[in-house]
Amino acid sequence: MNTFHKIGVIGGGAWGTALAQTVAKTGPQVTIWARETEVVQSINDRCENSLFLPGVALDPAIHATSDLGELASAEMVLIVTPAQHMRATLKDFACHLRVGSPLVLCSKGIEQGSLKLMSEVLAETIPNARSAVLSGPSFAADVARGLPTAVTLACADRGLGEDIIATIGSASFRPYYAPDVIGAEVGGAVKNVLAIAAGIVDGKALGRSAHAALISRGFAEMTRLGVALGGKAETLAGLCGLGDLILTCSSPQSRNMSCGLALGRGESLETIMVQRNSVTEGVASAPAVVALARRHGVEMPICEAVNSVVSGAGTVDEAIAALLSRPFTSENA
Ligand SMILES: NC(=O)c1ccc[n+]([C@@H]2O[C@H](COP(=O)([O-])OP(=O)(O)OC[C@H]3O[C@@H](n4cnc5c(N)ncnc54)[C@H](O)[C@@H]3O)[C@@H](O)[C@H]2O)c1
Ligand SMILES: O=P(O)(O)OC[C@H](O)CO
Repeated sequence: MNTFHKIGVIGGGAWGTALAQTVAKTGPQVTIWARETEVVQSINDRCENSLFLPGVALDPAIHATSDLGELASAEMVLIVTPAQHMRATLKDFACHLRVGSPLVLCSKGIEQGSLKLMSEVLAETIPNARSAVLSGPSFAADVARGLPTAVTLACADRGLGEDIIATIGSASFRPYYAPDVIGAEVGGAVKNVLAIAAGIVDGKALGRSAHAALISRGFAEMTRLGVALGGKAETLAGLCGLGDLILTCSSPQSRNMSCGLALGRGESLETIMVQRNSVTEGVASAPAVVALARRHGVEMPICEAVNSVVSGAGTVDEAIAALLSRPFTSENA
């Protein structure tokens, strides 16, 4: 049963479009705001997002707009803009938000400079907004095609979380409730950084053993940071942490992993970025993850290694050598 009947989606990239598609299937009226006029036209005229999600036939009932004011009557709004543009987008939308309508944060990243999680950016831009976080292993193309997917819906208010799940959930798109917003956000942001490392491992042909070690030690890093920031280890062991880490580190369909693959094969970050029109959140979040870890005295050597590569401070080979020369330590330290 749908609790919310008019849904707004802010962000016409692959993920905003896939979420609009899966929500529209369950019944509500969906309006998607996109920054690019060509995306608005493509969705309204041809039922396709030819720029960010080509080849997927969208529900004809989905309406796209360039005017945030058209979302003023939305009973719930999914925010699906890249993390580094979250603050500006929320500021632009604040005056249009219908009183009491919840916002569901669907982006995965940490803001550079402020080192804020997306829920903290929201609290600063729209104080007292009702909110939740959607995160977990979910490629936009899979969700848009209706393939089975399970994700975490984290919300401090269980009743609101259940209402959101009742609205967006379906047989193929299955949100699991969790109360721990911080854990869900840290999982989503850190897995992107670790997926770049996993791609480098494959690009350098370091073998499946190294790949498994990377996921396992990366998960330890993610959990340490999540707990230090007030999240729960059990949340990080779920879909939004370990689940998403496994997905993103295992498929070149991931923009983060494919970026690492290309780095491992010797391409420069500049060349990789010029070739894509999609967001690679791990590149943007790596400096923030590392700075947060240092602030909290948390050891994150794999994330440090990724940051040294994407910031240009060191080469891929230097980063690998630094990791492999670390002193032996206890597994649970
Ligand atoms: N694609 C996926 O499979 C997927 C799955 C889960 C979560 N996410 C998350 O969703 C968020 C959006 O990713 P996506 O895959 O939809 O993006 P995308 O790569 O498909 O598209 C890029 C998006 O960035 C926007 N953009 C570019 N410059 C901008 C600016 N200056 N201001 C505001 N927006 C700007 C574009 O309008 C577009 O919506 C990310 O945080 C990502 O981690 C993506
Ligand atoms: O393509 P990526 O690396 O941004 O990953 C997409 C999703 O976050 C996977 O859950």
